Amino acid sequence: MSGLAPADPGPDRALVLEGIGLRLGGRSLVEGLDLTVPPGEVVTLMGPSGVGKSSLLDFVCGTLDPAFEASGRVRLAGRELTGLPPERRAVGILFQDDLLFPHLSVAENLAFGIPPSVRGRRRRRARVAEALAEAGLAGFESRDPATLSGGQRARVALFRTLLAEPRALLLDEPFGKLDVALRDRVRRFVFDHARARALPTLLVTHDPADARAAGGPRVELSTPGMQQFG
Ligand SMILES: Nc1ncnc2c1ncn2[C@@H]1O[C@H](COP(=O)(O)OP(=O)(O)OP(=O)(O)O)[C@@H](O)[C@H]1O
Repeated sequence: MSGLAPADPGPDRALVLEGIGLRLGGRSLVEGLDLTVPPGEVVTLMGPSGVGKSSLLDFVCGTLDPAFEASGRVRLAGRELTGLPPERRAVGILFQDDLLFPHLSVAENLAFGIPPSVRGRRRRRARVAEALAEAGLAGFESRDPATLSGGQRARVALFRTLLAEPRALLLDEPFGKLDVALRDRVRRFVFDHARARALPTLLVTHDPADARAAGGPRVELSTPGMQQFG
């Protein structure tokens, strides 16, 4: 795992959404959305509640509820994702609820992110140790997640996602439950790591301060046909 020096973004590592449409029960939520998220850039997706932001992230991950009718294509690093099962997409996601396993230790939670292709107990433990160090959590390996602060939990959740070696990162209001001071530190931490790995990153948030901190373009989802870019 690298430090925080920016990784080489490479020529074609963008996340590309083309002509995305989402319909639910005959109602059009998203229509004709085209969006390119360059490597190492955090694009913010905003818009009123219920407009379809989380559903769009689900579509990119391959976890959209089958109640939706979806159209359009998703490509990542030149590879077509549409139709692939979630585990083959190399897309990592973080939610407002960090979804750490309460019955597993911090180290076990992190190890859960490591792909099965990394074999051998020693190599897997080394990955966990690197992640703990990078997350500033060395010495916390045996801790129960319930004993961690909100910021520490957020860092474990980020590194569990990064250990899976995603090629893109989706953030669904991951800072929503953190208090204001902590929120600022955690989001900087998350954005810095996303940039350092040159991950195309798509952030859903209601908080304009998140969008400012993300620094990238902002996309406003509104009623179909009225998506605006700013
Ligand atoms: N599994 C589902 N089955 C039926 N309807 C759903 C399902 N998931 C979401 N919806 C509906 O789809 C619409 C879009 O939901 P979504 O969560 O994508 O909106 P959002 O823009 O992320 O909202 P918020 O900002 O409140 O999180 C909403 O009307 C929601 O009620």
